[in-house]
Amino acid sequence: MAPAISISLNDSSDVTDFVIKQGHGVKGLSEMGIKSLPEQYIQPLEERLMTRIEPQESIPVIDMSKWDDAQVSNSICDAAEKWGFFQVVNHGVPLQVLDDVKKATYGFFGLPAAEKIKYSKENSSSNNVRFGTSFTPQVEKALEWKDYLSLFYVSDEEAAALWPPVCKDQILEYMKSSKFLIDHLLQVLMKRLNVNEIDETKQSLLTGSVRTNINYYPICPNPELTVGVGRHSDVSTLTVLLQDNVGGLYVRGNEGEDSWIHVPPINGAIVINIGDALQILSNGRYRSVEHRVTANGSSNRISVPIFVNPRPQDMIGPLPETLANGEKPIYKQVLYSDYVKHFFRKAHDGKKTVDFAKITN
Ligand SMILES: CC(C)(COP(=O)(O)OP(=O)(O)OC[C@H]1O[C@@H](n2cnc3c(N)ncnc32)[C@H](O)[C@@H]1OP(=O)(O)O)[C@@H](O)C(=O)NCCC(=O)NCCSC(=O)/C=C/c1ccc(O)cc1
Ligand SMILES: O=C(O)CCC(=O)C(=O)O
Ligand SMILES: [Fe+2]
Repeated sequence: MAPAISISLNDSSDVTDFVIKQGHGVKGLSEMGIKSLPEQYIQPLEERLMTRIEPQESIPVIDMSKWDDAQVSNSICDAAEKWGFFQVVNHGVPLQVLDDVKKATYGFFGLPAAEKIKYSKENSSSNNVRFGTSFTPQVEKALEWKDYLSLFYVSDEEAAALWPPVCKDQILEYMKSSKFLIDHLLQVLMKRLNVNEIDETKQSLLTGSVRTNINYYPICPNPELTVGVGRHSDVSTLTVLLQDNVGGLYVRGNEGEDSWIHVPPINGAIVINIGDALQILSNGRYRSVEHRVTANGSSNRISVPIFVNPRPQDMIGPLPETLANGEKPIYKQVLYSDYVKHFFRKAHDGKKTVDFAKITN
């Protein structure tokens, strides 16, 4: 239902107050039935999506039913090297779990603003639970048409105490059911890097911290003028991404500057993408690829990424195994939390974050 509030859309501080301070988000603006996009959401021309779909190119879809098949393992590693993105089907995560987490996402964003605002950066009782909008609104020149809830996992006890009751169980279940898939993918990817055994230290370096976001992209009055999420790469080791059937996720292709490839929704599939941490650990062999999400004029869209990461206190740099054959390191050792802070403190800017870890001569 539309909130019974009127705001002046021409007054940018009124819009900020309504969207950010009162917690209505862009969902609140959308449901007011606004007919044109407030100015602060208008993106520079070069950031709006100019889609040049490559009919020859598409992101691989990998059938995981034969888990141990060498061909399946090869497809995973090839996709991680070439595209940085692939979809998996028959992945072992029960479809009911995926349905439940999508419903729970709608459940959270359907709460009144007064409930959601309790989880904002200003009001949340913990840094690990954060409801917000756009990416980092304090520093962005143009805002993004997205609301989100971000949950950093510490323990079941903390989640029970702090996560919103309306979505907590479903998100935990989704995270737990994805664990086998995540571990298997990493084991396969590590093997190609000559890491044959993932001991406790490596396991922690690859998967030691997990953040799950739920994203809501409401119907937008002028979708062609803005973005759902701007160009970025994830700072994770890998990301397990559930999207609904609306579409709008585009990945940078291999055929020049303006080649963007759509990741078509496939019922029951999960999207996997390599993040910056794995690009750095693999000394650039696996690619963390830029992606973006368009705004949509006719459908609301949700997505649920699980970001699997090193721990904040880990140092990340090329793994010794990747350098054993004399390969020159292209990244230095950086503290992972410094890397993540650097990412969150500036607006999305494509692949620029990774420069933070590059060796410059
Ligand atoms: C650095 C962290 C995130 C926070 O450390 P902290 O010690 O609690 O420090 P702060 O709470 O002061 O956060 C540092 C800065 O990051 C900001 N921040 C802290 N989490 C957040 C947050 N989820 N949201 C947006 N600002 C944040 C936070 O506002 C703060 O900015 P500032 O107030 O300007 O200093 C730390 O928990 C950490 O290293 N975690 C490791 C795991 C982790 O979260 N990895 C990131 C995976 S997320 C990913 O790959 C992609 C995410 C993404 C998300 C949105 C997109 O559009 C696109 C991509
Ligand atoms: O919504 C999506 O499909 C992708 C979102 C995304 O790239 C992110 O949250 O990092
Ligand atoms: Fe992303």
